[in-house]
Amino acid sequence: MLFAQGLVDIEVAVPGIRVELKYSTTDNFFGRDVYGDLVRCFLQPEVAEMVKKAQEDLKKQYPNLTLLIYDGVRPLSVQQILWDSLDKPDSIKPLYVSDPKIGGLHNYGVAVDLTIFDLKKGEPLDMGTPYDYFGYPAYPDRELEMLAEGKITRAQVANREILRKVMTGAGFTGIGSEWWHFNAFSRKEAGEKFQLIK
Ligand SMILES: C[C@@H](N)C(=O)N[C@H](C)C(=O)O
Ligand SMILES: [Zn+2]
Repeated sequence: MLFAQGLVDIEVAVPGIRVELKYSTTDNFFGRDVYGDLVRCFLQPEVAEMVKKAQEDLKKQYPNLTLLIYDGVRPLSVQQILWDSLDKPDSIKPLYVSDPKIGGLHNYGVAVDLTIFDLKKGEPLDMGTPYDYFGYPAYPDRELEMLAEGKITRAQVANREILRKVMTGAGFTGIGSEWWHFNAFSRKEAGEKFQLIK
């Protein structure tokens, strides 16, 4: 169905990349598999090309590292489940989960959640918080403050910087509240170019 809408499977587009689709497991912040048949990561073709560039850049500098994708396209119906499951006041919810009434960039297949996996150690790099940790220690915008308070370490920030460097170098933009989330397009561009995935 996603193929029919023109999206591509990231593991086909980017050989060697790793995928652990968290919402297709119970290992996520609400403890349910909400993806059903969606067990592979799909993205818009232009976005997959950008991820490919980030992966190539990473491999060139660090042959023992690889990108590990946690989420790509996310149907709007699942966005609603995430929104309803997030236990935060409505005023700050959009910092962590895009409002399904508007639609977020994952719902167009142009946002990606990811980390870096160390092939030698057989585990992801330590980024200071787990994926979908919704609080200041995960904020790129508050790293200096979190460092000063001893909530995260310099080594963890250095790991995040490797991720940010390859992703921004490939044309992605990060957000202030989640070290793992990157957008390939603005909301305006996404709305003009792509259909919302229901
Ligand atoms: C829920 C989290 N993984 C995420 O992707 N958040 C952004 C802001 C979103 O829902 O668009
Ligand atoms: Zn995201």
